[in-house]
Amino acid sequence: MSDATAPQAQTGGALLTVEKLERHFEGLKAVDGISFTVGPHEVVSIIGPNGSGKTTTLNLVTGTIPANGGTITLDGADIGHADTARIAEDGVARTFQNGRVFATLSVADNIEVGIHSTLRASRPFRRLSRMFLLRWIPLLAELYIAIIGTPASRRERREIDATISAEIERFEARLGPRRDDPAYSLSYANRRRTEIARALALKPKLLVLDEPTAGMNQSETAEVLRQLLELKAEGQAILLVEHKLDLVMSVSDRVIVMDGGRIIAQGRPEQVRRDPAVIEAYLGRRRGLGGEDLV
Ligand SMILES: Nc1ncnc2c1ncn2[C@@H]1O[C@H](COP(=O)(O)OP(=O)(O)OP(=O)(O)O)[C@@H](O)[C@H]1O
Repeated sequence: MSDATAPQAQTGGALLTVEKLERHFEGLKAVDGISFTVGPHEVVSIIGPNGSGKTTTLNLVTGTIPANGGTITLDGADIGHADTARIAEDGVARTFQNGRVFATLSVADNIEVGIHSTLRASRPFRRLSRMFLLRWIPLLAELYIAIIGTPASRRERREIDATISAEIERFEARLGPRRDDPAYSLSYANRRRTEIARALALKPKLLVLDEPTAGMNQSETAEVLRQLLELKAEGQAILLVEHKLDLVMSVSDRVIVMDGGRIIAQGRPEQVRRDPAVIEAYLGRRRGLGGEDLV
């Protein structure tokens, strides 16, 4: 049986360590002192009834909103107080529950936007942009490189093109023919694929996916599952929030179950599936998340 309070395996070597994380919205404790880890090549899923705090947890880990308490470390470095751009640079890339792409940009340009934060040769001195008095220096340098170019920036350009092509290739049949199409002309599923490709182009240490199959039909969901299994085989660490429990149970190394902002169970999929607290959360209160998949 899983134990929500037990320290997780391999905490010492964890990629992501979350401890006593808290976030409240006025009186509501959306995330109430949760602790968990994700290992360097682990796929960890967070499940739970609607409103249990899953997306808030992802928002905290990715710096989208600040925490009211607790710590978040990535590879041993504190990211709990960093902004989203810094966290992305440090190696956490995410997708959003409702799918966010730039509607008027092409598929290729949407993917490139993701890489922009990692550019070195084309964006020298970029850390100075955080300093109010000195931020004109990286701006001028970027402008010079954009107009004149340097051997390093041209090499980086070729690398960017190769990364974009590699990520489109991952979804070849779907995105290949649509590389230059604006995102607004894509199907919903292809917009979600573009968003995942954009996150992967960052070559993140941790890929954070918020309901990647939301709004997808059965065959599209099966395709996402195949792609997640491929990423897992490549050793990609993933933190996943997903309502489709068959997919969760097929892809996850560990499953965390939240209810009311707390972790009520965590463990291997087969342990969590049989946990009485989980069955109670899904079936006892009939919150309609396909709880029948758990028993
Ligand atoms: N910005 C906000 N302001 C006020 N309350 C919020 C805010 N964001 C989330 N909440 C509340 O916090 C709780 C947890 O929300 P959250 O979106 O994290 O749940 P969830 O488990 O992801 O739900 P779902 O499965 O429906 O996406 C809910 O009660 C929600 O209404």
